Parts: sequence; C-alpha cells; structure tokens
Amino acid sequence: MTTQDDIKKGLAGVVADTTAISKVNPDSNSLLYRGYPVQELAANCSFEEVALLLWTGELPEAADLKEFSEFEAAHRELSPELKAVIDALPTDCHPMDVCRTAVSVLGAQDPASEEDSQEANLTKSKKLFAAMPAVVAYDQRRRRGEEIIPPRADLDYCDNFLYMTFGEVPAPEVKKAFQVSMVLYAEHSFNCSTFTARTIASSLSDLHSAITGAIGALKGPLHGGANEAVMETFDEMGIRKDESEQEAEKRAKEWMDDALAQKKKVMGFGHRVYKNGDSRVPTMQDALTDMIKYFGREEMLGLYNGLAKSMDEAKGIKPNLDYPAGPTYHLMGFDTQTFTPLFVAARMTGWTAHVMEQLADNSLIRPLSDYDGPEERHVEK
Ligand SMILES: CC(=O)SCCNC(=O)CCNC(=O)[C@H](O)C(C)(C)COP(=O)(O)OP(=O)(O)OC[C@H]1O[C@@H](n2cnc3c(N)ncnc32)[C@H](O)[C@@H]1OP(=O)(O)O
Ligand SMILES: O=C([O-])CC(=O)C(=O)O
Repeated sequence: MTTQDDIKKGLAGVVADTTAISKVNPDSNSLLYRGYPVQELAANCSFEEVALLLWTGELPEAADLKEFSEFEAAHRELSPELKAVIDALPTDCHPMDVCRTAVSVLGAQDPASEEDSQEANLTKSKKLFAAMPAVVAYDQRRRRGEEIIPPRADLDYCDNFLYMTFGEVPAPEVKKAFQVSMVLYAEHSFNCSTFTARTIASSLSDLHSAITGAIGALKGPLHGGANEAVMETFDEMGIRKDESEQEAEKRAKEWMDDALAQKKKVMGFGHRVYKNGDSRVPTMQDALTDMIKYFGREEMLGLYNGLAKSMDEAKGIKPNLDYPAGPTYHLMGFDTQTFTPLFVAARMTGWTAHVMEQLADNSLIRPLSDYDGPEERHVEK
C-alpha cells in the first residue's frame, strides 16, 4: 500500500543515480565540476577548457585544447539545408523552438546519429557545441532583419559567438562576462533538463533526441526560461535610463512588495536544491556589476538590488543564476527571447556529458506511480 510519504512529488529529495560530473552542495553552498570549484573555473578557464573537463573528466593539456579548438572552429557553419529549415520557421515563434528544431535537424543530418559508442557520442557532442552559437546568432539576426554574419575561424568560441551575433569582436570586458556566464551555466547535476536528457538516453535512444528533449525541458519558466522572465519583470517595472540607482531601487522594492502581496511567483528567485542562495550567483553578480559599470547603467543595479532585497526581507528567498544572467545578457544587447538559447549553448556541455555517463552504466529510467483514477469499470454498450 503506497502512503502519501512514499510519493516524492517532483522527485524532490530523491537520489536517482550517481554522477561524477558535478557536485551541487547546498550545505556548503558550493558547486564542483569534476572536483573543481566553479568559481575557479570561471576565473581561470576558457569555456572550451570547461567543456573538455566536463566530457573527459580532466582539464585538457595544451595540445588537446588546440586540437579541440580547431575542430570546433571547423564545425561552426550551418548547412544550407539547416538554414533553409530555420528560415521557414515564423519569426515570431520562440527562439527555443528554433534551437529545438535545429538540434533535431542536426541529428537527422549526422551520418553517425545512430552510432552509440562513447567515441561517436563525444564527436556528436563536440559538433553540437560548435554549431549552437551559429544557430542562436543566425536566429536573432534573421528576426531583426539583419544580414547573417558567417563565423570567423580566427576567433575563439566566445569572441566568435558575440561576433556572429553583433557583427563586432567584443570588448575584453564583455567577452569575459559572457564567458563567465557560459561556464556557470554549463552544468548542474540532475536538474530538470539534464534529467530529461538522461531519461531519453536511458531508452537507448540517440544523443540528438536526448538533447532535443532537454531543450524542451529547459524552455519552461520554472527552469531555464526564467532568465527571459527576469527581463520581463524588469520591463514590467520599466527601465528608466535617466533614473538614479537609489530611485530605481526604491521603485523595485515597491514593485516586489506589491507582487508578493498578490502572491505572485517572481522568476529568478528560489531553487529546488539551494535554499540559502545559489552558489553561482555571487560570480554572475560580479559579471553583471562589471557590465553595469562598462555600459554606465547604474539604474539597472538599483532595480536588481531593489527586487532582491525586498524578496529577501519578505520571504528569505534568494536569487538563482537566472536572476543576474538575464540583465547581463540584456546589457550585452541580446534580445530577451534569446537568453534561454544562450543557456542551451552553455548547457550543451553538461547535457551531453550526462548522456554519455548514463549510457556508460545504463538502466532504463522508469519510476512507479500510485493510481488514483476510477476503480475498474467496464464498457457498457
Ligand atoms: C537555472 C534554473 O533553472 S534555476 C530555477 C529557475 N526558476 C525560477 O526562477 C522560477 C521561480 N522559482 C520557482 O518557481 C521555485 O523556486 C522553483 C521551481 C525553482 C523551486 O521550487 P520548489 O523547490 O518546488 O519550491 P516551491 O515552488 O514549492 O516553493 C516553496 C515556497 O517558496 C515560494 N517560492 C519559491 N520560489 C518563489 C518565487 N520565485 N517567488 C515567490 N515565491 C516563491 C513558494 O511559493 C512556496 O511558498 P509556500 O510554501 O508559501 O507555498
Ligand atoms: O539545478 C536545478 O534544478 C536548476 C539549475 O539551477 C540549473 O539547471 O542550472
């Protein structure tokens, strides 16, 4: 007989498997990728190095990094067929729909799609890693009616990503903040989208199918879609460039008090695992502060602090990574709906690492349910 205590709604608190990829520790408020604190990786490593760390378990030697960087640079271009599929999608569909469709097409186009060796899956992972920036940049530019900018092989991943999106090699400050966001977003154990990828992989489906499903899971505002929703909150409050930091903070506090009085859920706050603050937020907040200084937009800091202080005072709920990431991407010039696709590009590393880990020691993921529908009955006719 199943009791209410046996049912773990949302699988909260359930340990579903082991993983050697990352350790989320809410007690020490820390996050390790393959044993390395994420803050150290964000400060000292390129996103390419972190990708290799997540996939292989070790930070790369110089020769391996060079080889991967060359592979990545050689696999950035989208095929004419994929471009045609993207062009056929409405410009008012959500950019996450474009990412999901693009990965599905990339799977159908990959001759090794059905090969399931670890080697084949690692190659597929690297190709997806290389292609995602082009998908995201292509889609933002086509929506804006801007000319498409081909990738530049002489630029590294982050410089090229921003170059393809905005047509300029970014200032070092902007590139740094962007790279920090990619590293922080890369991996987070059995979150909803990663668990989705592992569930799909557990049926021995192919890697692209697992990633396509993960993108669908990430889209929702309770997960990755929150970074976009944070910006919607800022827009709802109204961003006033001529406002002082203090005025903006006061206004944001009032907005939050009002939202909480109406029992609204405010996106960018709260977390299933961290209950005393997300380990990644201080580092991302520093990157946001750097961007606020760089672009001279102190009113954004007022809005940011006002909401966070008011939420903390009223409910003790802390921001998650999506909260500082949203306004950071806004300041860089990304369209709001492009924020979650940026998360896709980053999380491609963690998702694919988890698919490979799942397959290395697979067991079909299939929990039980407690039936509470009608008693057995019979068709009467
Ligand atoms: C990168 C990421 O994916 S991070 C997560 C991004 N998602 C968001 O920012 C969406 C907003 N946050 C939320 O919806 C939640 O905090 C979740 C889904 C992330 C975690 O949820 P859970 O662990 O299931 O906690 P749950 O939703 O039950 O919240 C517990 C309590 O805190 C409140 N709460 C949690 N988050 C928020 C929030 N963002 N705004 C207002 N209240 C909140 C809930 O209303 C609930 O209150 P109650 O006990 O009075 O009913
Ligand atoms: O871990 C989670 O539940 C959500 C999250 O922060 C992430 O995926 O980065």
